[in-house]
Order: sequence, then structure tokens, then C-alpha cells
Amino acid sequence: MTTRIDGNAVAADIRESLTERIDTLESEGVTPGLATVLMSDDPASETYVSMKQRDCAEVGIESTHVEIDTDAPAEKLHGAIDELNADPEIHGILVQMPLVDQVDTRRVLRSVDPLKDVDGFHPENVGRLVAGHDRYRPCTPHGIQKLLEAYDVETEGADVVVVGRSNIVGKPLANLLLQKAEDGNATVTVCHSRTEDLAEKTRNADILVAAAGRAEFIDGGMVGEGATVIDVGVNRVDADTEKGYELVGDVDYESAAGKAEAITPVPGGVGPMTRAMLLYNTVKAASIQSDVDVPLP
Ligand SMILES: Nc1nc(=O)c2c([nH]1)NC[C@@H]1CN(c3ccc(C(=O)N[C@@H](CCC(=O)O)C(=O)O)cc3)C=[N+]21
Repeated sequence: MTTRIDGNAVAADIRESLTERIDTLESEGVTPGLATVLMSDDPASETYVSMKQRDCAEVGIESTHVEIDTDAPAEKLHGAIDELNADPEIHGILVQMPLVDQVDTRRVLRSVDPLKDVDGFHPENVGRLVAGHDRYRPCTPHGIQKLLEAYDVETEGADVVVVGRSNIVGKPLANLLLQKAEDGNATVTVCHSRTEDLAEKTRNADILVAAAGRAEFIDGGMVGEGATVIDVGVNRVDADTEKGYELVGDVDYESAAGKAEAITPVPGGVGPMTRAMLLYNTVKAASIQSDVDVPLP
């Protein structure tokens, strides 16, 4: 029987244990605060941001939302970020990606105070992670590590194949799994759209991570017998549903599940974990900035 990895359940456990840490901070007079910033009219981004706010409310994190007009100049966004950087009640800042065209994304990533960078996208935090002394692990890779741990999937000595080389998933995940650490020590291969003989490489994986952003592009023929398959895809495809779309992963679930020992579904796999780890980083940020120590799960 193939195990269906339940991201909703693991995320709920993480939220539950964070609630205790938030109570500790609260008793020291610190309420963790997260600001979400949106400069986009992408409907998916709007959905994610509102989910993140609901999550905050559930665990006792104070959230504020800043929305910048999509036709405003970039300086408007920078002004908002500067204000949030200076606000002592805000411990974490998340600027939702992608941003509108007139904005220089790299400049935005540099402009968030690295101590408030709960996405872990600031070059200082990226550098720390690569060097092995991470501060904020990017939420999706960290969520994947927590899922593997929850299902006793050993990374040490495992052959991991990551398909996708993005700065937000593929590259940081590869670095984390490579780390000399209990949740690392893997042998990691990073593949991408130009990789030759992709299926030959993916079939060798003990842990196969699909993070290419292409709907259902990993099928059973690319999965080795007994592998663990982690599907990072959140592709909206037109469908005759109430919302007018359907969410599909980068993995063709049915055929891949036929080969895999364990597999994450979409929705209900990596997505909820990404949101849980954002809460985790926000609690960590509040702890760092207030000097109140809370042991994190
Ligand atoms: N600065 C920044 N940080 C991010 O972390 C970030 C971002 N920008 N831009 C977009 C991506 C995407 N992302 C997701 C988070 C949660 C779900 C999620 O919760 N998905 C649910 C279902 C969601 C639905 O129903 O649409 C699930 O898979 O079960 C999906 C996608 C965070 N991202």
C-alpha cells in the first residue's frame, strides 16, 4: 500500500506546537507580528495571502496586510517595506511573489531587514543557509524536511533528485538536504528543463522532489519502485468546477502512486506545510528580536 503523506495533518501538529511557544512569548509581553505585502492582482497570490492571514489568527500571531496598487511606482513598495522594517511590532515581513513588472525583485529582496525576512530570500539569509548556519529556512524546503521527518523517511545516505532549480524551492532544498545534519546527509542531484535523460536520473531517486512548475509532468515511468515522491507543484488548470479551476501538482498522482512507497497529494501535501513553516519562522523572528528564547519544534 502506498502511503499518502498528509500535509494538512503534519501542518496542524506544527501549528499546535507553535501555539505553546506563542503563549510563552505572550507571557513575556511579546506578540509575534507578521506583515504580508501584496503588489499584484494575480488571483492565486490573493488566495495565498488570505490563507496566511487565517493561519496567523489561528495560532495567535498578529497579522497586518499591506496592499500596493499594481500601477504604483516601485518606490511606493519600498516606502512600505521601510516602514515595516522600522516597526517594532512587526517581526516578519513577507512580500508575496511574483511582483509586478516595474519592480526590481532582487532589490526588494535586499531591502527587507534580514532579521525580518521570514521567507529566507534575502541574500544574507541565502548565504547563511548555503554555508550551513541558517537563520530562516525558506518555508517550502523546510516544510518538505518536516514532512520527511514526520513519515520517518531517512535523508541520510538517500539519493535525492530535485527537479527544478528555483531560488525558492530547488536550490535551497538541495542545499539543506546536503547539509551535514540529521535532516540532511543526502546525496543530491538537481535536474531541470535542460537535463538530458531526465527519466533515467529520476528513476534512481530514493526521494524524488518535483518542483519544476509544470502540471503533471512527472509520471509513473519516471519514478523508481519504492521511492518517496514529494510534489511541490501548485498549478491552476482550467476546469469545470465552482472556482473555474483545479489544482494539480507537477506529478501525475495516480501513475506515480503505483510505483511510490509514499507520495504527497496536491492539494493537501506540501502547500499547507509551506504555510506552517511561515508561522514557524515568524515565531523564530519574534524570539530573535525580543531576546525571549523559545525552543522550536
Ligand atoms: N514571498 C513568497 N513566499 C511564498 O511562500 C510564496 C510566494 N511568495 N509566492 C507564491 C508561492 C506559492 N506558495 C504557496 C503556499 C501555500 C499553498 C497552499 O496552501 N496550497 C494548498 C491549497 C491552496 C488552494 O486551495 O489554492 C494545498 O496545496 O493544499 C500553495 C502555494 C507560497 N509562495
